[in-house]
Amino acid sequence: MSNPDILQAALTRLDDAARHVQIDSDVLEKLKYPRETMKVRLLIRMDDGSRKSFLAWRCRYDDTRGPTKGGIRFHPESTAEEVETLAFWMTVKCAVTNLPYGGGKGAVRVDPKSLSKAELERLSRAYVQAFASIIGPDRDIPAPDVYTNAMIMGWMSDEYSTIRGEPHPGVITGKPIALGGSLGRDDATARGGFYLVGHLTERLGLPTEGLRVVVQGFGNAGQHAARLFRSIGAKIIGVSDSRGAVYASGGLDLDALLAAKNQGRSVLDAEHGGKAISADELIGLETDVLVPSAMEDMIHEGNANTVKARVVLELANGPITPAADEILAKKGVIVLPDILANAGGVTVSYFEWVQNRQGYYWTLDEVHTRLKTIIEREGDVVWNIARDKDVTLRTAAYIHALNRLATAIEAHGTQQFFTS
Ligand SMILES: NC(=O)C1=CN([C@@H]2O[C@H](COP(=O)(O)OP(=O)(O)OC[C@H]3O[C@@H](n4cnc5c(N)ncnc54)[C@H](O)[C@@H]3O)[C@@H](O)[C@H]2O)C=CC1
Ligand SMILES: O=C(O)CCC(=O)C(=O)O
Repeated sequence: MSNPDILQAALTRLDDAARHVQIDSDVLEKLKYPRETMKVRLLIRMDDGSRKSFLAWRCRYDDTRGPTKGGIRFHPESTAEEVETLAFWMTVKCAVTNLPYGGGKGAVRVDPKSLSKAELERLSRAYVQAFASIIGPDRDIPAPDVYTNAMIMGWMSDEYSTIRGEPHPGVITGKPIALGGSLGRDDATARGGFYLVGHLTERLGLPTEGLRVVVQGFGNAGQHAARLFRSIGAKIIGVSDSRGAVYASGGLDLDALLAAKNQGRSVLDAEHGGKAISADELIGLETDVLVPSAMEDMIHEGNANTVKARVVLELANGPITPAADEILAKKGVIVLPDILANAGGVTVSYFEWVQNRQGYYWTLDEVHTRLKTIIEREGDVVWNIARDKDVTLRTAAYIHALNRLATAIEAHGTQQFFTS
């Protein structure tokens, strides 16, 4: 079960940033609480004829800058607090990248690995039936997150269009290409982080050849990150999934690892060419880049001191606790923060939504070029704020987002009041 104080911990990052800029207290008050969180129980017919009930949530944290946007997670330990925190991070992330969105997030408390494909489809459709009044192409636009994927987004988009009686591809992003998905959404989360590291390589003090990379979590974000870094000659020396971790100082056999995951097996079961190590040993590996790509709070007070990476590229949301952040900063480890480092996913989701609305689809090259432009532009702004104010890149990214959020909140007018 995730930390019940996870939202309070996340909000401390906003307070840190607020100390460095002149921000009206009204702005902070507005950003402290989610605008609305809807909780339902989904009752699903199982294949054996029985019925089973699952808790589900959708949170629209803040819509000042546009419709709320964020993924849906299927995880056995999801909680309302986790969903709200993830929705808060989406709010900040969309501001950092200047996407015309607020932040949202959803979850179902379920172990999707325990469901058949038909059960998973019924659960996905039930989610949309339950939340049809809160989502919509101009209101709240879901996407994939942990243990959800393009197939699930396809079912959800189909269900929404059925309810509305006409196609609404822009209600959900991360869909299959055949249903209006965008080229390049599949690896966009990792690609955004990869572009960021590439753009900042010199400033980060990273080697241009023989880069060593460790990837924690080997799903959508982690697998694509490993593949992209390998494409520039990097060695993937450690990877992990929920079952365990593996390591080879000379580099793991990435194709074998990808093949095993593709067949639904763990990295432990692959012909990886290395040895099994513990989850904590993985975090402590001597490497140039550590890429957390799994869950929140994986690097905490208890293991942060062991981190030997030069750079941590946060593809996961919230993988480092505030206490661990301080330890890493003291050790001189540079953290590329989630709200910038993993923003490639939502950025290409935005491209998908734009393409759905205009009914005209871009080439993969166009998607990549536009993504790179945004990540490099915002990466430079964040880097310069950190340098000028002598703060971490995370605080700089929050300062950048807070400025944009404050401008938008003020532009709405001072007499506006909100109902939840
Ligand atoms: N999919 C997307 O577009 C985006 C995902 N993210 C974030 O990236 C992270 C990963 O998401 P996805 O790759 O989409 O999920 P996924 O479901 O494709 O993969 C998750 C991976 O994490 C592993 N994992 C779970 N618990 C673990 C543990 N305790 N130790 C090590 N590995 C563990 C799983 O085995 C799996 O390999 C999450 O924090 C998510 O919120 C962020 C931005 C966009
Ligand atoms: O693609 C999206 O809209 C949201 C992705 C997401 O959930 C995230 O960035 O954490």
